[in-house]
Amino acid sequence: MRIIADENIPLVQEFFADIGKIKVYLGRDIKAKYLKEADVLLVRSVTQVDADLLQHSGVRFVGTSTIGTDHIDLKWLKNQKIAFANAPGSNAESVVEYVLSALVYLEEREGFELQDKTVGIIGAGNVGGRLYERLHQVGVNILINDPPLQSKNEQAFPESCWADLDTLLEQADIISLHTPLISSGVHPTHHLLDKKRIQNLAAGKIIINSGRGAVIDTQALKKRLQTQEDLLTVLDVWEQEPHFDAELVKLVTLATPHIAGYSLDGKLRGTEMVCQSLCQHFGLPMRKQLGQLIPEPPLRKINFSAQMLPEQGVRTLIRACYDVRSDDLALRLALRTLTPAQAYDQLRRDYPVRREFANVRVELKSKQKALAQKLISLGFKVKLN
Ligand SMILES: NC(=O)c1ccc[n+]([C@@H]2O[C@H](COP(=O)([O-])OP(=O)(O)OC[C@H]3O[C@@H](n4cnc5c(N)ncnc54)[C@H](O)[C@@H]3O)[C@@H](O)[C@H]2O)c1
Ligand SMILES: O=C(O)[C@H](O)[C@H](O)COP(=O)(O)O
Repeated sequence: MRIIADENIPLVQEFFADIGKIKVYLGRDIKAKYLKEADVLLVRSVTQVDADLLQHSGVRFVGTSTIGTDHIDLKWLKNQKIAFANAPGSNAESVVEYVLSALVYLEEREGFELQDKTVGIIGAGNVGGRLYERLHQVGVNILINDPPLQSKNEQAFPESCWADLDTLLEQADIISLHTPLISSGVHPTHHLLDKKRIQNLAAGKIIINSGRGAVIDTQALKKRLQTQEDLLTVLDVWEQEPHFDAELVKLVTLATPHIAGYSLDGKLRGTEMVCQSLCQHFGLPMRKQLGQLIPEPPLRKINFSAQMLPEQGVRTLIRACYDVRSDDLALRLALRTLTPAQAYDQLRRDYPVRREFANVRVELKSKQKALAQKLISLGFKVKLN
C-alpha cells in the first residue's frame, strides 16, 4: 500500500510503516501529482481534500487525524466511494485544558471567581460536553446552546441549562464556542456571532473561540474592539488561517495560533484513531497501541504540603501543566518579525511538548479533601497520603 501523509502527523512512521510505504510532505504541499499512485492519504487540517486533489488519484482511503472536517469535501468522497475517517474526540481534552488555562488567567487578572459567573457553552459535543462536566463539577453555573443536540437528545443536559443563542449571549458572562464550521443547512455556524450579535454584547463579557475562526465575524469583532475596548477575548482560531489578521491579535486578550488541541496526547490519539479506522477498513490487524509508543511525561508527580489553599493549588497545577500565556507571548513575539502565515506555521510545527492534566499525579495530605475533589473534577490524578 502506498501512503502519502502530512509530516506533522506525530508517530506516523511508527503507526503506519508496517502497513505501507509512507512518503511525507508538508501538509500545505500535498499536491495531486504526488497522489497518482497513492492508495491512502493521511492529512491534518491544512490540506484541502477535494476533487481537485484526488480526482486523478488512486486513493481509496482518506484519514484526517483531527476532529474538524471542514477541510474535507465529504460529499465528494462519499460519491466517489472513497473511505474516510477523522478522529472524533481525540484532542477534546486538550481544548478543554486550553479553556481552563485561559479562565484561571482571566480570573486572576480580572479579580473574579469562576463560581460567581455563568459560562455559556455554544456547541456541546465532545469538547463542549467535557467542558460542561469539568465546570459543573466545580460548581460553575452553565448555559448550553446546541440546537441540533437538543432536538436529538433533550436529556443530554439538565433542562435548566438549555438556552437559545440570544438568551445565552445575554445571560452568560463567559461565552465559549465549540461548534464545527458549517456553512449551510438548518443550523449553520458560519458567522454565528455576526455583526449584530457582536454589537449587542454587553460590556465586560469574555468570549473564547477555540472552535473554528469563521464562527465569529472577526471583522465585526475587530471593529467593536477598536471602538469599545470593553470585551475580553481569547482567540485560538481565526478567519482565513494561516493569513489571519495581525491587527486583531493586538486587540484581543489572548491570541494563539490554533493550538488548543495540541497536547501530545491529543495529537497521538488522533494518529492512533485514524490507524485503527484504516486497519478496520482494509481488514488489517492493528499492531500498534498508543500506550506502547507515547513518551513518558516530563512532569509526573507534584507534592503539595498541607499549606496549599484550594484556589492556589488549582491555579498552580493548571499552569504547571499548561500556561496559555506562553503560547500567546510566542505568537506576539513571532509577529514582530514574521508574517501571520509564517508565524502560524512555524509555531505549530515547532510546538513544545504539552501533556494533559491526567499525566500528573498530585499527592496531597489526607485532610486536603476539598482540593482533592476539585483537582479530580478538573482531570488530575490525586493521591491522598
Ligand atoms: N482549536 C482547536 O485546536 C480545535 C481542536 C479540536 C476541535 N476544534 C473544533 O471544535 C469543533 C467541535 O469539536 P467537538 O469535538 O466538540 O465536535 P462534536 O461534533 O463532538 O460537537 C460539536 C457540537 O456542536 C453542535 N452544533 C452544530 N451546529 C451548531 C449550531 N448551529 N449551534 C450550536 N451548536 C451546534 C453539534 O450539535 C455538536 O453537539 C470541531 O468541529 C473543530 O472545528 C478545534
Ligand atoms: O479539528 C481539530 O482536531 C483541531 O482543530 C486540530 O487541532 C487542528 O490541528 P491541525 O490539523 O491544524 O494541526
